[in-house]
Amino acid sequence: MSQTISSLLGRGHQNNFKLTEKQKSIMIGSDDSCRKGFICSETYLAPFHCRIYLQHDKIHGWKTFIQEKAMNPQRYVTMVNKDRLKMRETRWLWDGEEVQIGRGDNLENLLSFVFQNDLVRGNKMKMIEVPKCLRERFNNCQDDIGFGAHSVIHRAFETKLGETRECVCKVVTLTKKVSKECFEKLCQEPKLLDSLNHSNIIKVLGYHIGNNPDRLLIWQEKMYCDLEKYFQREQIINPKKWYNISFQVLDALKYLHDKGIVHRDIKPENIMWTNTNFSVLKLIDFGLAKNYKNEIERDNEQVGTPLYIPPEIYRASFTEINDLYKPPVDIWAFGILSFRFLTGQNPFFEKEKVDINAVRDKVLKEGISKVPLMERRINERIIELIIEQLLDYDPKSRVTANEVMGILTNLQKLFE
Ligand SMILES: Nc1ncnc2c1ncn2[C@@H]1O[C@H](COP(=O)(O)OP(=O)(O)OP(=O)(O)O)[C@@H](O)[C@H]1O
Repeated sequence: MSQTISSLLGRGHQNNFKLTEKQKSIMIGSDDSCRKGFICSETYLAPFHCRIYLQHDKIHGWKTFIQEKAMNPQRYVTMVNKDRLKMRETRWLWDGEEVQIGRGDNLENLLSFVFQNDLVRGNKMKMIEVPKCLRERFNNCQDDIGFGAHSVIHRAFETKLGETRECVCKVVTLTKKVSKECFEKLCQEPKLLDSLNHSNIIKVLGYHIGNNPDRLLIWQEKMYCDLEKYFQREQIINPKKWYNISFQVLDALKYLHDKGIVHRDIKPENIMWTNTNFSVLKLIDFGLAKNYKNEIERDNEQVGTPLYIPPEIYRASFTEINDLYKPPVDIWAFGILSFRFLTGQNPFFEKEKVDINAVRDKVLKEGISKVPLMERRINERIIELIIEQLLDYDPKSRVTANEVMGILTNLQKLFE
């Protein structure tokens, strides 16, 4: 990466500042030494009020954090999206979030900034080639905003009826890593998505399969952030939020299952919030989805992500496996996701990425432990019972998306 820039843009005053790979951290406060860092001599800031810094990791690339530094957090406040940071608390800052700092007894006069995180490769936005027939409608930029096992997701723009809006372009290229067989299967994804219409399923805006074919381009609506990233920041999801997430995911699953489609890769990375409100989410990545009623689509391979694969698939022989890819597979995966989100723990392993054989042994030999929820409120007890049914070892008696939706609808009041 040639240049990484995160910036805080001040509201109503001149104090904008940037973090780069050279300048990875700044202190904000009223002490003289902070001025070098950037902000400001405002007297209502603590001498060392907060620190904003960049950190790199292999999964997310550059991330920006804010850390509360005031010695007296009762007197001084540091807030992210109006939520006050505790003493010494560190928070991962996301694009579009608002930072406010100042005195606790003068909340009317907080300094306010909007965080912008621009991962810029070079300074100019470079365009990548779009097939001639689609050039009027789509523009692709070179910056990539996501990576999958088979694809790169680029920033893009769609111009329709005179209006231009941001979208993304998923690019799959035939390579050593993506075999011809795999590529051909992935080409089914946009066709399948095109036939679906549900508010919690990603919409395809357009697609193009090259002539050879060796390249697949899928333009989709732009999402904000995936549930894995959200979970890593929140650590534990409370029952109310779980309810909100579950209702939407299960509604999308019910829709798919009624149509005879099984997603086969339900996991937090494949569920994304549409925007910074964290209210609406959508299922993405239908690369492994299939119509289980369609005999032509028979394949006898094990697919999915180890931690989310159910016992019947781990147990299945080569000839049985195709007939076992049915809706209960998605339900189990959603059960694992719920277990992780509500308890902060994996049912099988501490770490997310583990060897598939080790996970299989644990799933088959050890079974699921009881859901270790924190408190014993009535809604937690209900969630515990639901998770036990989502993680039923027998796919035939495992609860369906429709059944859980029924329970959740009846118990809405408990989660308000
Ligand atoms: N519509 C979108 N808007 C914003 N980011 C997206 C969008 N679609 C995908 N991404 C990002 O790109 C990542 C990879 O996308 P996707 O899962 O579709 O690719 P894939 O190659 O099928 O991945 P895998 O097979 O590893 O699950 C996602 O986890 C997400 O972070």
